[in-house]
Amino acid sequence: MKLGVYGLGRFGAFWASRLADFTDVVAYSRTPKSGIDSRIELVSEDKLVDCDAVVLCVAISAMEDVVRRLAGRLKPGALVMDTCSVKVYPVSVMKRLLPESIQILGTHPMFGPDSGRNGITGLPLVYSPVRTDASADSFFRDLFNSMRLQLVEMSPDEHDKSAAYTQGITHFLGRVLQDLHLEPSPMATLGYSKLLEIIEQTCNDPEQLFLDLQRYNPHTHEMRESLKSSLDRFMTKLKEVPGLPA
Ligand SMILES: O=C(O)C(=O)C[C@]1(C(=O)O)C=C[C@@H](O)C=C1
Repeated sequence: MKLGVYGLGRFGAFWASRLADFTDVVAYSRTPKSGIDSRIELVSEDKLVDCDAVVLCVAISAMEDVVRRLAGRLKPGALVMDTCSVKVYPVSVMKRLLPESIQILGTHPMFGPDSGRNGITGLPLVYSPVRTDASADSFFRDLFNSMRLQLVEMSPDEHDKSAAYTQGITHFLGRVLQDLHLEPSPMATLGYSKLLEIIEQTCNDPEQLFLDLQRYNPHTHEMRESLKSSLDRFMTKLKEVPGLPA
């Protein structure tokens, strides 16, 4: 199966390289940069649509435009796989815009260039087959198993519900902590050092990812409200402690 990666931004370049360890990969980038893995052949968009499977590595907010560009040009039977950090929205875009003859696979690799810097063995990849035939499904399960990833199969909605309280809350708190301008300190405790690591881990990603996670996951609004209520509960509780300023 010939894989074509669409988008060679920070994540796309990393993912194309990891895939190239196991299979042939070509890639298309609107703005090609230097430093791309030499095993990956750069192709035009017209050439990319000839692939058996197209792996979309684009911002969540760019999904609709990109899927529209590809929809009428893919080979019947080809598969489109997204890698977005939310699942309900991109899957609904693919179902709405891609013809019935095109297969659809939702995925979310739960890692990236920072967390996968020292290898991706054992890291989770959320797998949501939406419209796949047995042979494509088994190709991708085998591929991800060969990459020694931990496949976590769930529906797009199950993914978004859980992700709001795992990745969504982490990125939200990372941005809040960054806003407080916390600095490294010679008296840093282990816990404090981990807080600084969270800032580094989340704020290294483009702000667009943060905004898209909060906007396109239907469950992150509830997460933010729960977080605010929890902060308020602790503020109120402390007001009741004798001797603390109101
Ligand atoms: O390792 C990185 O570079 C990441 O930021 C990966 C990270 C994250 O840790 O939140 C970011 C986006 C992906 O959806 C999955 C994981």
